[in-house]
Amino acid sequence: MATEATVRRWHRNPSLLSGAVILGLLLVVALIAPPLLSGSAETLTDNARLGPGAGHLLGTDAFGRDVLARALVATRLTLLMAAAATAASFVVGVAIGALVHLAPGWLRETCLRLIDSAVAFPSLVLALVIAAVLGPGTVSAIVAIAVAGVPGFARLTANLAATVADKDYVLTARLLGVPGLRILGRHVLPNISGPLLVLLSSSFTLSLLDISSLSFVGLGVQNPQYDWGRLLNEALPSIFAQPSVVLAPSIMLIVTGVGAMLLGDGVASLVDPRTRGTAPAPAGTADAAGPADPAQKPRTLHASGDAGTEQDSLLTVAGLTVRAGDRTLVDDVSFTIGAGQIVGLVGESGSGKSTIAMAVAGLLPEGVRANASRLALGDLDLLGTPPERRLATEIGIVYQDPIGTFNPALRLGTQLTEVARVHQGTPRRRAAQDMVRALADIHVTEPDRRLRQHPHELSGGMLQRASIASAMTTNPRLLIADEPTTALDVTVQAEVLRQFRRINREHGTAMLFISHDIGVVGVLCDTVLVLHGGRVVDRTTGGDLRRGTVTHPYTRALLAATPAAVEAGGTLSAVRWTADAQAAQPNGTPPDDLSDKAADRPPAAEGSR
Ligand SMILES: Nc1ncnc2c1ncn2[C@@H]1O[C@H](COP(=O)(O)OP(=O)(O)OP(=O)(O)O)[C@@H](O)[C@H]1O
Repeated sequence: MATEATVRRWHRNPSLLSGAVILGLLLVVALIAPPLLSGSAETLTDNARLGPGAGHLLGTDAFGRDVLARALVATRLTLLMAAAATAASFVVGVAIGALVHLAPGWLRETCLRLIDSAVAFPSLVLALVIAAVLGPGTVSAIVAIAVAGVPGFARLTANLAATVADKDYVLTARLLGVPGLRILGRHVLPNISGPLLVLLSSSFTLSLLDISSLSFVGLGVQNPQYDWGRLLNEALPSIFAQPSVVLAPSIMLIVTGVGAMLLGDGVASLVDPRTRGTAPAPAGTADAAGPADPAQKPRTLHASGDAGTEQDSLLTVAGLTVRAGDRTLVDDVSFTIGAGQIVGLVGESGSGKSTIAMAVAGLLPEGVRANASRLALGDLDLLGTPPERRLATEIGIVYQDPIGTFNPALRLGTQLTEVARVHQGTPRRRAAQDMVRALADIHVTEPDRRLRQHPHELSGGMLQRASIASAMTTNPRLLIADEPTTALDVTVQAEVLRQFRRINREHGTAMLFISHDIGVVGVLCDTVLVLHGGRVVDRTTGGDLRRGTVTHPYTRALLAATPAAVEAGGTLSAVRWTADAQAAQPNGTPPDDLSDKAADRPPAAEGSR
């Protein structure tokens, strides 16, 4: 089966196949040509300057040596030099780029500007200068080309790493206290490997041409050694009289370059898990199987309808102000969340909801600073430098985009069990068994198979439930859900909301629930803070929102902006609460579809991609 799959994968990837065949043939030539053809390539004879013919397919040179044999024998040295220079550029460049990415802001900016200047300098000119300084020779040519190639790799690594650094899975790893170098090796580098491999292949081609150029101008390989560049140099005087002498090394150069580029493209699409082409899930994998009926625990923990008092609060946010330079993003925000309570933050895009959440989780981006008279989770002071282990286990986060939450290069099992394995020392097998149970609890079908899949093989709703299970691994005291249903289909939204409610009831988990959808917040949250321009403009309750008995004009405007009941009936009306829905629920109780009973029902059909 595995062989069949491999054959299919190669068939679907003609670049990889043709690149591998070309370079494979060149490798065979590099291996067998020197022992087999050295005689005719290097022995001086009287048959000087013969034209192409039966004895010598491309003729002979000025010393009677076979032109084709010399080009074939030169393959080994040429390829070795280009490969050595490219490998050195790659290793040093990626290391520099990674270090620059990890450096503090000002140093990173300075280094990036320096690297940009180096990249702007033509690599061949740089190599010529270095080779001239080092003196002619094989080693100095390799060093010159390697040094000239470093800035390209360094810049690409640093730039690509920056684009991955704000992915949710990297933020989660940071929250879990994973060291920077480990994040780099595990989350960043694997996800930038595609473009790096493409650069590696084009850099090999460029090194091949640059090394040949150095040899051509006399700064590279010296007599009696010869590579393709040196052969071109020797052929130059007779280029018009005997053009066939130039033909062999030129063709070898072109074929090798094309082969390297094709292989690079092919490998890039092979290592990208999203283009690997996995088999579709077998039919009938929809979310049909419901979990065992979870024992309903009474909601014994505090859940006040108000913002709570500081004495009985779990999370205390007092006078939180967040600034980016001179700009105030969040202005003097205060609220508390008691154990078992769900507090909603609602407001338009840009009102500061995510910034508050990230300040609580200690994940504010670089250049953004938080101040508060108190910011604490129980006895854990979130303003100082709280112990990473406690932060990692006491706060869980569910993000908006379930696809961005997971590292696309790793299987779900590896990612979902990481906290238990790495931070809690749970043996691998037990961590997997626990996660299978947690996924089943949250209505993920075939949980053991899911652990072997990559994120792109699951639907958005399934992934979001997996990310909720992941956030709950450590049984956190506070769960932050940042627009967790926005990216989901409405029917899936309702199912995900039910799971939040179930977790809150069963575990007594305090929740900070962020949404721009006031209807969703109304049906789920006990207390709701309405934000505008970084300030809390209204404090209300989910009940008031459901009944429509809010008084603040801005909150009323937000309510009025909630789309009218989009579709009749069932789950959708449970998500999109409107005045119409309220008429049907006059006492303001949450609609049935978010009730505890509903949380235990299997969700609507939804499966793998
Ligand atoms: N790193 C940053 N540097 C400077 N300003 C930022 C930064 N991140 C966010 N902001 C600004 O802070 C403000 C609040 O952003 P935030 O993402 O918290 O809003 P939001 O209410 O969560 O919006 P959305 O619903 O679109 O996510 C916005 O004006 C945004 O432009």
